[in-house]
Amino acid sequence: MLYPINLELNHVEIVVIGGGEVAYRKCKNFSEFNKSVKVVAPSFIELFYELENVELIWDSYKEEYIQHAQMVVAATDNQVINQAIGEYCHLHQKLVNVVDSVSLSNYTVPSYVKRGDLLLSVSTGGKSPSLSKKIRMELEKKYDDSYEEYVHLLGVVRQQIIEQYEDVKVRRRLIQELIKLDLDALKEEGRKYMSEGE
Ligand SMILES: C[C@@]1(CC(=O)O)c2cc3[nH]c(cc4nc(cc5[nH]c(cc(n2)[C@H]1CCC(=O)O)[C@@](C)(CC(=O)O)[C@@H]5CCC(=O)O)C(CC(=O)O)=C4CCC(=O)O)c(CCC(=O)O)c3CC(=O)O
Ligand SMILES: NC(=O)C1=CN([C@@H]2O[C@H](COP(=O)(O)OP(=O)(O)OC[C@H]3O[C@@H](n4cnc5c(N)ncnc54)[C@H](O)[C@@H]3O)[C@@H](O)[C@H]2O)C=CC1
Repeated sequence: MLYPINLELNHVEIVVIGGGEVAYRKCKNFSEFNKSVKVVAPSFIELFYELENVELIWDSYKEEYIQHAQMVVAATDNQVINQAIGEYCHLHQKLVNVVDSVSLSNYTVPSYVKRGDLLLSVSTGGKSPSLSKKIRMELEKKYDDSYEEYVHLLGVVRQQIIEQYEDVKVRRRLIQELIKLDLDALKEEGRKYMSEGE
């Protein structure tokens, strides 16, 4: 079974092999989290030219391209190449996502909804990526754009509570109350903590 984790990828070298639809989706994900990637393929679909933070390398896969990478995505349409990439990465202890083989992947990519620092992710252990997508779309409706501000504000107020109250039980009780509020009520409640903090 796959274990859920949120990775800090600063200073991690990421290389994607392949320049088609699937490689593009994986690159766009990295881009949404401000991560830079190198992408190697003999040809790229046009969408790649719109991406920020990608370095395109027009070539077929060679080991040298992933030798120094810590995280690799094997996203060609050639099963033999994808498998070779997967095996090389296992041998050299790299994180690898092989897009046509969950068993050769030591990590997979979930569907996700990102609202500022709120991150909801869904995976099915490779059983049904389409179900992940469907659930993601349901979550997008329930957790709309307003959650970005909501979570930001919860973070700010929580920090104030931690600074102002020593007793962990009191902190917990206050924070429990905060998450019952909607955005407008939270803004109102938050002001109290802000003025007390000044
Ligand atoms: C194991 C995994 C490895 C990985 O890529 O990380 C994997 C593997 C494979 N996907 C395949 C097919 C499709 N994948 C999608 C879509 C997504 N696939 C994603 C993740 C994952 N896909 C990982 C498991 C995630 C989980 O556990 O749920 C998502 C969630 C995230 C993302 O890619 O960004 C993204 C939705 C993003 C969103 O919109 O929210 C669609 C639907 C579509 O494109 O509309 C289809 C066609 C319909 C279908 O098959 O369901 C095939 C068969 C290819 C073939 O037929 O040959 C394989 C290979 C295999 O199964 O062996
Ligand atoms: N994990 C996932 O979410 C999904 C995975 N897939 C799998 O992903 C594979 C790729 O799908 P698409 O991107 O739609 O295919 P595609 O045909 O759009 O793109 C394939 C890309 O691989 C590149 N390529 C081929 N040989 C290469 C090599 N030796 N070195 C470097 N690049 C090479 C091609 O230039 C092309 O850019 C499919 O074969 C399918 O099995 C398909 C759908 C979803």
